[in-house]
Amino acid sequence: MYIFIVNPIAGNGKGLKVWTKARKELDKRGIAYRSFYTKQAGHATELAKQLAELYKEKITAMIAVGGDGTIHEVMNGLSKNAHIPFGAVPAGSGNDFVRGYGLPRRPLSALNHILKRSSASLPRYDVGVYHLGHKHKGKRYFINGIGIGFDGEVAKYTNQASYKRWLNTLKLGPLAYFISALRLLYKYQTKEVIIRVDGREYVFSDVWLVAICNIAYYGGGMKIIPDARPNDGKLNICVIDRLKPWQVLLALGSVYFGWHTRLKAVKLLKGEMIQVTSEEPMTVHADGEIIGTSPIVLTIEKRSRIICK
Ligand SMILES: Nc1ncnc2c1ncn2[C@@H]1O[C@H](COP(=O)(O)OP(=O)(O)OP(=O)(O)O)[C@@H](O)[C@H]1O
Repeated sequence: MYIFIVNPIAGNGKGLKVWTKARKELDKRGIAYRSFYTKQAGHATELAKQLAELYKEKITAMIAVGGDGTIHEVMNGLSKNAHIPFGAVPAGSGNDFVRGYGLPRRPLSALNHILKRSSASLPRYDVGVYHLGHKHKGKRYFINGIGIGFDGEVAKYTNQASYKRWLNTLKLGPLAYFISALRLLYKYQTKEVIIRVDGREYVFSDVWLVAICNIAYYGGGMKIIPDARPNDGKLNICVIDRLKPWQVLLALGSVYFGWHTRLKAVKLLKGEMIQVTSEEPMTVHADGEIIGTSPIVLTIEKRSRIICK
């Protein structure tokens, strides 16, 4: 049996529309499933946790219907049941998960792909682990990437912005992040940041953002770390340091193609154990959801059976 956890408000109501079509397809094909709607933020995690315990080995796969935030929540709900195959039917505004894992972008194609692939034996993929604060307490997971600094502020601003809703209606969701970045560009104060990667320390004096990713994409299609792969056992780091606001603007334009990595101010690192501390707390997002402020400690585990390409 398939379990679908549906965020009806993802992508400004796209979640419900996508699910209505997906349900018709499942019914037409006589596929056994149960579906549950999320009622508020955080609910997808609770549902995934409870349903995994309730239905255990009867579950063929657990599928999130929504955006990257819903996917993040469902994956965290499966933290104690990471053997359950996990997939997503995209219905959000950013949809970086499907880009990064090579899933079809059209919801019904993604559904058909999931139905075909979920019975196959699935390998375990890397999942990022984060702990906020200095202590290794309160372990949580991320699947796409973490953004610290300017990027965290952009995610926070975008999630509250009214234009995210109408851009979603026009199917231009990813543009919302770009507009937020433009609006915050001249207000943002860069910070000194210390990053420890597998025991080696790097000091950066004027940091705009630190991105720590499991896949190449984040922020709704930005190819922030073109080489990041979810099966190489490493987290990839991109630090953007010492740029003037207008240079950040240029970098932002080029990030959709991954060309920003040619800039001198862009430093790429890779590792398994990462610690980020800053002179002042910096806003942090995980998979687009604001989770708090730095300092943060990150590691990687081979965990989730992700239904992908
Ligand atoms: N019923 C609900 N009412 C209000 N918020 C909800 C509900 N269900 C889930 N949420 C919250 O909605 C937020 C947005 O969901 P999601 O990220 O899936 O969509 P999105 O923002 O449109 O897509 P993306 O993250 O790909 O840009 C998440 O923070 C989630 O916790």
